[in-house]
Amino acid sequence: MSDRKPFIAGNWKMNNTIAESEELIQALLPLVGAVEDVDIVVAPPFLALQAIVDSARGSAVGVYAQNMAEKDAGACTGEVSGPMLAEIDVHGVILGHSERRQLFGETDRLLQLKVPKALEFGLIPILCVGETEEERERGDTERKLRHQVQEGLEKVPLERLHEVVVAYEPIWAIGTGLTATPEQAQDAVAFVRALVQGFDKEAGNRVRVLYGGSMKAENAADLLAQPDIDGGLIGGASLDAESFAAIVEAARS
Ligand SMILES: O=C(CO)COP(=O)(O)O
Repeated sequence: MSDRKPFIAGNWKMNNTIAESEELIQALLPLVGAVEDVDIVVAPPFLALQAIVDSARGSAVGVYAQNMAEKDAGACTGEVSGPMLAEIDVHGVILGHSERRQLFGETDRLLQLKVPKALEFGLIPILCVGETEEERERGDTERKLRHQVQEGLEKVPLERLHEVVVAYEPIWAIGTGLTATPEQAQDAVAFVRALVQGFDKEAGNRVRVLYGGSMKAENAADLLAQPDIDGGLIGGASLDAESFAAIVEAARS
């Protein structure tokens, strides 16, 4: 049993209007009550962030954005910056999700700027990494993870490295109903931790590494029982308050 605090995050992706987001948080808050032994996070779409920050204020639920620009301000049509998120009391930000990488061309080079930028504005970054099905079949999983983790964390000040959260999300498991086996997930997550230890041993011991990809109430306990898996980044199952609360509960035991 590690002394790292479990971390369960719901990525709502491009789901929920402001009204629907409000409904979801109001359903979730009483279910998770005053849980203190798990960090619980939801990441609503940008437009609902302010409303959900206000609704969740004083509760056990932290509110994260799903993306953030690498610059503070400027001619970047359609982007949202760190100072804008910090101003409305957002607590953190998901960075480099595979959908951002695949659909919007985000690169490791860009993430190298975004991760320390989030920390600069007091936002906890969740850096997402993970291989495609082809890469796994070719035996390239570790090479891909090494590249993503080393580039993504390269410019983080060593004394702040332990604050970063890393999410291992194999792309073939996202939204497919296919989950990595607990052993596959443990192996990859342990490899990610070793990479962080390569920067700084102590930070690698402290950093939370999550698993994401079709995690749900039914498979959460087996995944979370693995020694290096400190939590989950949950898509589909986070859109249902009871399913998400059940995963939080699984992280407590
Ligand atoms: O991408 C994910 C979380 O960021 C995982 O999504 P699913 O849980 O829907 O597979």
